[in-house]
Amino acid sequence: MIAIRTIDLEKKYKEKVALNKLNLSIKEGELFSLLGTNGAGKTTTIKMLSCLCSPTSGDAILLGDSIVKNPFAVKEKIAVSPQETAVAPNLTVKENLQLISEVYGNNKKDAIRKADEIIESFGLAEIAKSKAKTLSGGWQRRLSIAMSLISNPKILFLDEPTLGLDVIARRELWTMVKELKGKITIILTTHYLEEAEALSDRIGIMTKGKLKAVGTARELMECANAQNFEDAFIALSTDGGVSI
Ligand SMILES: Nc1ncnc2c1ncn2[C@@H]1O[C@H](COP(=O)(O)OP(=O)(O)OP(=O)(O)O)[C@@H](O)[C@H]1O
Repeated sequence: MIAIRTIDLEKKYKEKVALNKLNLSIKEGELFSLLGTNGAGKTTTIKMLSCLCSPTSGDAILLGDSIVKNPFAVKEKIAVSPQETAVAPNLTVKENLQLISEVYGNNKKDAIRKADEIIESFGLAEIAKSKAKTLSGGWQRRLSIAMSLISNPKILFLDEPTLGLDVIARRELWTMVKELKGKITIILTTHYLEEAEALSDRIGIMTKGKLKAVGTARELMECANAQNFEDAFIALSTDGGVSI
């Protein structure tokens, strides 16, 4: 089944076309990465798909509901883990998870149970009693993603999840993302090419508001006739690049 289908999805800021008629389908359970140079339109795409801003024209259907006609139904199925971690610094890891669960309408007992479930599933036990402000950047990011999963979303948007993390913390976060693979649909934006290559089922390369190419990392390399993914990305994202 298709999780996300965009139909001529477009966003203009006055005369500036931030996203130019995007037509894309993402399957349920797929991990799809959006890659592109600065200003390519990745964040604009994610913001529209997660109903944080409206398209100028076009539409997107997320698991049967339109972002234009039924944004509230869409919001019930999705979660966004933003670039900046959204944790309460003075609460412990468990309290942060419990708080979000209560925000989603669970009573205290259920919220505690849900927090324990997430702690167990994502290997957060060793830091469960630590205040969020004392955690390393990597742990904070993992907590932030865990918090976005409290509502059992069917689609998760990860906007630059490893930005600013050291290489070890990045790899640890990859492990967490890999554990989610296949269970929910994930849309990830990143500037780290090796991250997209390591995690994604398919990758979309954007330039100046346009989707230039879509495929697996291997397909994109073959299409660009490149020896490695970085060369493929450069070939496909520059103006003279090959389009598929
Ligand atoms: N609120 C806004 N008002 C005007 N222009 C905007 C606004 N938001 C984004 N843009 C423009 O739209 C284009 C796409 O921006 P967007 O943030 O989606 O790109 P991006 O691929 O996420 O870039 P980055 O990798 O730098 O985060 C850019 O030219 C940007 O300047």
